[in-house]
Amino acid sequence: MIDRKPLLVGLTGGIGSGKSTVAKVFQILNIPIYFADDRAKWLMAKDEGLKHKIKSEFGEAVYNEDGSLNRKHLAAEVFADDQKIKALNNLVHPAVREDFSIWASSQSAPYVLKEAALIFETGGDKDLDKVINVSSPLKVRVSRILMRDAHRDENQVNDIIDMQLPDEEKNSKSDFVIKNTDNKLLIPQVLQIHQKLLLEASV
Ligand SMILES: CC(C)(COP(=O)(O)OP(=O)(O)OC[C@H]1O[C@@H](n2cnc3c(N)ncnc32)[C@H](O)[C@@H]1O)[C@@H](O)C(=O)NCCC(=O)NCCS
Ligand SMILES: Nc1ncnc2c1ncn2[C@@H]1O[C@H](COP(=O)(O)OP(=O)(O)OP(=O)(O)O)[C@@H](O)[C@H]1O
Repeated sequence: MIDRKPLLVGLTGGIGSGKSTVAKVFQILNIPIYFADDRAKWLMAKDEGLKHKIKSEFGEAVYNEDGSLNRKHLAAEVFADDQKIKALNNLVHPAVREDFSIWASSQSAPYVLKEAALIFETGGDKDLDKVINVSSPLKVRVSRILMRDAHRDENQVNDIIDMQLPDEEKNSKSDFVIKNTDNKLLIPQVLQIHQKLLLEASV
């Protein structure tokens, strides 16, 4: 049997667009998923070299006494300051990129997904064969996040939105767009893209 490399597919979308929800549907179809946000947090807590660099840049207070990341503290620092988020991105994203590449090379599915809030913003699309954007109206996204994240206020949600590429730009750069609005069913959209990706992977 020929050992093929899986097609690498990005699954992105702005905060609250519903990309984790969409990822769960692909998971039911047995598609392996790399959750970049979760993995970034894992690396920030466990990779000693990265931890050292983050402490040097942001101070010891970004870690709790048990060694875990103080996310609330770091969020308050970086989401209100363009320079600080850039500094954090420059430390974390190369580590995530390498980690994804190692993970992807051990997968044997026809295609794999990298679920990440930032793909075009970090140039991550260059490492991917296709990108799917999950698109939802801004107002809906803000209200979903305020309902989901009790620790976040509307100002922080708007700051985060300002740090991400506008939805229209993500749509035009993507190969596929999933519309996650109240009047559109998600599962048929996922199934249609799944079929196209299987076909693409078999060529
Ligand atoms: C600052 C941190 C600790 C805040 O953690 P917290 O649990 O409050 O938020 P969470 O990670 O769930 O992020 C909330 C949303 O903010 C957005 N977001 C996260 N990081 C970034 C970023 N660097 N730039 C723009 N938006 C971001 C995403 O839409 C995300 O879903 C955390 O977001 C972080 O470590 N970010 C840096 C790593 C990163 O860039 N992750 C995203 C892509 S890999
Ligand atoms: N179609 C939908 N109908 C109702 N609720 C939804 C829908 N899609 C997503 N949600 C809810 O909205 C919230 C945000 O969705 P989700 O966590 O999937 O977004 P996300 O894009 O991964 O967000 P983040 O960038 O913050 O990680 C969740 O609580 C989720 O259950």
